Amino acid sequence: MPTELDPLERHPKAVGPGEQMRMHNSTCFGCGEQSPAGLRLKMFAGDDFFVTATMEVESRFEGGPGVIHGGILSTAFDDVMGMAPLLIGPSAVTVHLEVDYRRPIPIGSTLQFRADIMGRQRRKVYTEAIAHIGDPDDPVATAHAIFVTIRAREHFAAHVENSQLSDDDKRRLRAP
Ligand SMILES: CCCCCCCCCCCCCCCC(=O)SCCNC(=O)CCNC(=O)[C@H](O)C(C)(C)COP(=O)(O)OP(=O)(O)OC[C@H]1O[C@@H](n2cnc3c(N)ncnc32)[C@H](O)[C@@H]1OP(=O)(O)O
Repeated sequence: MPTELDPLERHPKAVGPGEQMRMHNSTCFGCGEQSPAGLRLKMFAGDDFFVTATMEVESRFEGGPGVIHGGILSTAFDDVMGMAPLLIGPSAVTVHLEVDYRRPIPIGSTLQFRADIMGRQRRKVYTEAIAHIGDPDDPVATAHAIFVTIRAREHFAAHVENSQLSDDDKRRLRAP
């Protein structure tokens, strides 16, 4: 992370501490309620610059026998950390993601996440996160990521047509 960082300020329209955060896209594999096979992450805004989330580790997420697939966990980290920039401003997309897997995560457990914004420099937002099963001081995995803020309409304009969103929603996203 760079040493020269911009000051962090909570966005006036950000969800209040303790409130559930709105899905950034209802068909998102991570948090969307309309994603047919998604992770259904539930996210909550914390004080200052963090987000928390929970996820039930369902048997369909199995990788090794009886434990979560590592790619599923990294997807969950990506989505939870990707929510954090919304506390300080516009949407941001992942440009870099790294995960440290510390312990196997059993199917049937409830994973809890916390993602913190570590700093911001221009459009780059640096985040870190932990996943635990009840004891935040004993994480089962940790992650770091860099997000870059975007103008969402422009960024997705060429791709909205491929979305699973309804035609009405797609028309709204294309509206000026
Ligand atoms: C209309 C309403 C829709 C609603 C809906 C909204 C949804 C809002 C999404 C939320 C989603 C969250 C949860 C899922 C998160 C994903 O899964 S996102 C999906 C995966 N990620 C992507 O597809 C991103 C693909 N990459 C890109 O499109 C382009 O690289 C970007 C991000 C637009 C940046 O390109 P660019 O605008 O040309 O900017 P660029 O100058 O290259 O980079 C900007 C800065 O980032 C740095 N940078 C770029 N890449 C890297 C890197 N890999 N490592 C380090 N630094 C980097 C550059 O060096 C530069 O830094 P500075 O010059 O300021 O020092």
